[in-house]
Amino acid sequence: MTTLISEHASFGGVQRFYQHDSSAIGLPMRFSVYLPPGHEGKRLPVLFYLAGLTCTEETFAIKAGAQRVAAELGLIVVAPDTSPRGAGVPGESESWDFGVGAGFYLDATAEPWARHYRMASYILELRELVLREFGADEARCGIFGHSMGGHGALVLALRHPDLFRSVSAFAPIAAPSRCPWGEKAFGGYLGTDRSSWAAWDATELVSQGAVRFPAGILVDQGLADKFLPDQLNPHLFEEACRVAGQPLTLRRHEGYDHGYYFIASFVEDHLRFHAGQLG
Ligand SMILES: N[C@@H](CCC(=O)N[C@@H](CSC=O)C(=O)NCC(=O)O)C(=O)O
Repeated sequence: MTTLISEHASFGGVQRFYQHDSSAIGLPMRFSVYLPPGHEGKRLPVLFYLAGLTCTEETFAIKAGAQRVAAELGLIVVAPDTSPRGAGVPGESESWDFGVGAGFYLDATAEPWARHYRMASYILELRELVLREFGADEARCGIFGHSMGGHGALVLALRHPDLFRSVSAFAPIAAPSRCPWGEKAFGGYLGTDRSSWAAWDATELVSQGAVRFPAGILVDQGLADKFLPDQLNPHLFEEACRVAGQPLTLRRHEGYDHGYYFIASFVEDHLRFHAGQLG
């Protein structure tokens, strides 16, 4: 059952927060959904936004300021939580970059994470729920996100180009197999055999060669982002796209940091990018 927690009128539409029992996660999960004005009875395009480390289903709705443009463009925008909550895995709340708030949008295979930490399957389950319960258009789903979630969006789109027709990211952790955040997460969730990591690494997926998004991928990156030098590595994703022939627009912005002031500055561009591709 999908239970409405709260709703707030916004730019002629409504910002809602829900809880439901997830079969992929095996626990209750929360998500937010923005429904633009006039959504009733229409098959509208839908965008899934995946947030970063320490965030929740509320972060994007509160901080990004996307509702005005989503209302104008007639876009449904859905944002899930960033991990299971209440899984009871020992140590899951001990660090901010692994465990609670840090599910990395993959399906864990290593114990003790494999039972509940299945965020990739969860996003696909949530997509089905949104198509069913909010009447979104199955053929017009896009995905974007920030940092951990920017990478999650890239990976989910690259793994399922049949399900997500457009993809973009803000400051994604672009090559997680080659940075401390990713090595910690992949080592914990997938185990120490690095050969299993490539299937969850956007740069590795692009390097396999198939052009999955011929109309292009959009990435924005702030140049004053404190995580850029050690964690994000957009140049590795850029090079993989160049070699594979995958069209990419990577915009580098002087002075912008990693936070939501950066995201709010460019979120309109991302919504228009997706609306243009989804039609
Ligand atoms: N606690 C950390 C900072 C955590 C942080 O910056 N989280 C980012 C995402 S980082 C990659 O996924 C975020 O979006 N935070 C929410 C916000 O409102 O900015 C530290 O101490 O550095």
